[in-house]
Amino acid sequence: MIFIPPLSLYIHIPWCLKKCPYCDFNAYTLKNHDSQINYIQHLIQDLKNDVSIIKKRTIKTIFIGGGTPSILNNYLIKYLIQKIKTIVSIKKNTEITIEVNPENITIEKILKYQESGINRISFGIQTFNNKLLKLIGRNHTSKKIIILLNEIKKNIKINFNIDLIYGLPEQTLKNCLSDLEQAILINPNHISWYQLNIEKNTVFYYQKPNLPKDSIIWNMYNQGNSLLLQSQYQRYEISSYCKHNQFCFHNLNYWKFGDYIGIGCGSHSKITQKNGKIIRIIKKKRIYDYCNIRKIYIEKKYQIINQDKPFEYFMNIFRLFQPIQKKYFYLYTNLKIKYIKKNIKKAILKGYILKNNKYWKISKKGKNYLNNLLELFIII
Ligand SMILES: C[S@@+](CC[C@H](N)C(=O)[O-])C[C@H]1O[C@@H](n2cnc3c(N)ncnc32)[C@H](O)[C@@H]1O
Ligand SMILES: C[S@@+](CC[C@H](N)C(=O)[O-])C[C@H]1O[C@@H](n2cnc3c(N)ncnc32)[C@H](O)[C@@H]1O
Ligand code: SF4
Repeated sequence: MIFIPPLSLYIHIPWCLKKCPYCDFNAYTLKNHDSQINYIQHLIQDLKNDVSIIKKRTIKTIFIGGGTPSILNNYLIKYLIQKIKTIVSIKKNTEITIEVNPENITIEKILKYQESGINRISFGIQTFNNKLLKLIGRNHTSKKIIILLNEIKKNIKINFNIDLIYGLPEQTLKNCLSDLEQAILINPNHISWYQLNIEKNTVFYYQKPNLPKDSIIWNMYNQGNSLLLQSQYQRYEISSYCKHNQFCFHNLNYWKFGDYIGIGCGSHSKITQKNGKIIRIIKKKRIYDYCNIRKIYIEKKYQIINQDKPFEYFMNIFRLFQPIQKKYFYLYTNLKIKYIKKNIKKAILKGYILKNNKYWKISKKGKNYLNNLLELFIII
């Protein structure tokens, strides 16, 4: 019998009030002529088309990401979730996350989200420092964010995450640590703490800002990590920290090499079929191409060949900090462990992973040399 992994649903909302100079996500500045309702109708049709791929499988988590989903009118979010529930079956108490930007979120909006079934909010904060917020093109102020987050904490019982970035232009070690101290004071149950990546196709790639020196970034990473751990946050993934095991189950499913169906422009899907084959789907990237009258949303669909599965599996699973049960490699890839016996042996010899009968565990050296470790799983 082929093991079929849990299935998540990702919904992409491609608009933002303004494109940030560091961001390479598939997001566009919302224009007056953009029709939100038209896009939502296409999202619904996209999911209907995908039913032939996911059949009657139950959705275990939902993530409404972007872009900035909080840019949508409330009634559209409600309508979208209601429609989705008529197309696919969704587990009761399913984690449903929405990403929001402090510029277009209010307590009232969050209460409406809750009524629609959303039970996790992810805030794109990036930094609490006003000077840095300006430098990275964000229009909100630190005071506004702190008041909003404290009000939410006081009035609403909901899981929430704060996204922060370190290594920002002009950021000092002190700035970075005070961002974390502020976040810890607010006490969300989840913090995503990313290092700034200078991505191609962004303003920062072409107009290099004044970034902190590598040695300072290294100190930010080490001291920031210690601060989060001392404050009872558990690090369960490279950039993810949570309290009381309140993981982001949607992302956790990705990192465990679970299945997901993506609807919306530029979204990705990974689906295990009954015959054990794993397929990837990429939807049309540009909004204009995606919202087409022929209702054809798929840009590319291909199978992950056996040779590529080990690299893809370990690239995801080694992001996690818990030991990996060996049997899951077989279950999630449908490949026997002997397929990677030599590769594992090399990784152990180099001190990148430790093993016992049941588990593999990435060592400290493995974490520091993750790319070298992953290279061992490239099978040519
Ligand atoms: C797709 S964005 C959605 C958040 C929301 N639109 C907002 O910005 O308020 C998700 C998160 O990715 C992170 N991110 C985006 N670009 C990044 C980059 N170049 N380097 C590191 N993190 C980045 C940010 O923390 C951001 O909040
Ligand atoms: C960078 S993560 C931020 C998660 C957040 N820190 C949290 O814990 O909730 C989320 C972003 O990844 C991208 N993303 C996630 N799943 C995707 C998928 N299946 N297809 C395309 N993009 C995806 C989207 O841009 C989404 O906004
Ligand atoms: S960081 Fe958020 S608001 Fe900024 S461009 Fe990216 S998705 Fe949009």
